[in-house]
Amino acid sequence: MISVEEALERALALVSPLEAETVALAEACGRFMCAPAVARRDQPPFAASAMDGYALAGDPAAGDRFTLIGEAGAGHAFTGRVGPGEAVRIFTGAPLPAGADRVVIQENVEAEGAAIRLTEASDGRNIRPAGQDFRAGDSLSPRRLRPNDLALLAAMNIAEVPVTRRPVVALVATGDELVMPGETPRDDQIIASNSFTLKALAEAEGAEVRLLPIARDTEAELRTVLEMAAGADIVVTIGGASVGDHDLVGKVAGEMGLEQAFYKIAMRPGKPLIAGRLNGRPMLGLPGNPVSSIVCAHLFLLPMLRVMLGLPAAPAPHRRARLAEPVPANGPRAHYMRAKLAETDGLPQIAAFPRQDSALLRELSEADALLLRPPGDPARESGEMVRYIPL
Ligand SMILES: Nc1nc2c(c(=O)[nH]1)N[C@H]1C(S)=C(S)[C@@H](COP(=O)(O)OP(=O)(O)OC[C@H]3O[C@@H](n4cnc5c(N)ncnc54)[C@H](O)[C@@H]3O)O[C@H]1N2
Ligand code: MOO
Repeated sequence: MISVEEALERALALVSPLEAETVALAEACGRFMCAPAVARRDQPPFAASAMDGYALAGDPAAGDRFTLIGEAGAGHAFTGRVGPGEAVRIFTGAPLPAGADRVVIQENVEAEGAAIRLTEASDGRNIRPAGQDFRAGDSLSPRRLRPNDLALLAAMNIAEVPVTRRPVVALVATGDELVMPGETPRDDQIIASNSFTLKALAEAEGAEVRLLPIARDTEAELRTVLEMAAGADIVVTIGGASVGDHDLVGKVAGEMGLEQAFYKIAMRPGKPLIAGRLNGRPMLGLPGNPVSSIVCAHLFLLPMLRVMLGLPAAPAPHRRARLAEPVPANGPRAHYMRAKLAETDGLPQIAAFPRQDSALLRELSEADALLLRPPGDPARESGEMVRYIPL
């Protein structure tokens, strides 16, 4: 059995960034912008008023009078020039008229017909210089676009963005015991549950997921369903990865030409994970136990999808917290314990659930972290610092 780190390295070597496509800005949130965006104009494109008031020149004192010669609004520039003793009525966002170098806010002014008189000395210039936000040619580096990035791109006058194509994931559940939610199971059957979390996880990461029909436990049927996965960017099977007589994934994929990158990892849950290349496409054979498949998705599938999207090759992000309760010594496999986070005096505290069976979906649903126990980690007391993966 290889270590989790070695397995991840081999899994990430199976994938590479996909090609780019262009999407409208309104569709770009959450997508990976794969080339720098270059501003097509300055922002603001002109020196603009930051306040409603009067544009004028100089450093006037209380009591000074100015003749009004026109008006400047947002989207309506004043085309003349402001001379000494003159002022232009101006509103927030309007271009500063030529000749003016300050905006006096209207609260500090008394209007007297076609003139104004300052009631107080000016409180600053109240001008946003041209290009104070960005200049034409400034760029935004490649990134996964967040809502806040979109306004910036729009202001740069960018209507379409190059993004990495969504990876297509073909998801194949296997097993005679499985029926879909809503169907009527026989007494010896259960409901296929793993696919729903796996689909949601992959979609949240930016993938498109094709849920293929459940493959029954025959070599012929598994082969047929795997053939239906042609065209996907990655094939993910669930179950049938272990050593039982009906665990057919390794055998059938092997006969179909799987070039195995690894099989079996020193991790818990998730030991019988399979990875490799099937007909030129990456394949991940997840263990069937629900928690095992989902933990393996966090640790392997999501990092692989991130590489396909153009993000750096990296493990699932780790954070640190203090143990709220002691944990026993760990065995020879890295253990990813389902755990609950809390905050005490502003510091994160983590407690592993007492039950860690890899079939327990309730604990998984309650968990917000995987407490990371390295192989051979000794027993740990409350208060010790540990690493965890947020869920
Ligand atoms: N003799 C050994 N037996 C087992 C070993 C071992 O090393 N030696 N490993 C155990 C470990 S660890 C795991 S994990 C499981 C994984 O087995 P498989 O990948 O072959 O999974 P299945 O046998 O098909 O299913 C296991 C379990 O999960 C249920 N299942 C499967 N698919 C789904 C699904 N889509 N939704 C919900 N539940 C699913 C299935 O009914 C079984 O209960 O092997 C151990 N055995
Ligand atoms: O490794 Mo298995 O995934 O413990 O249940």
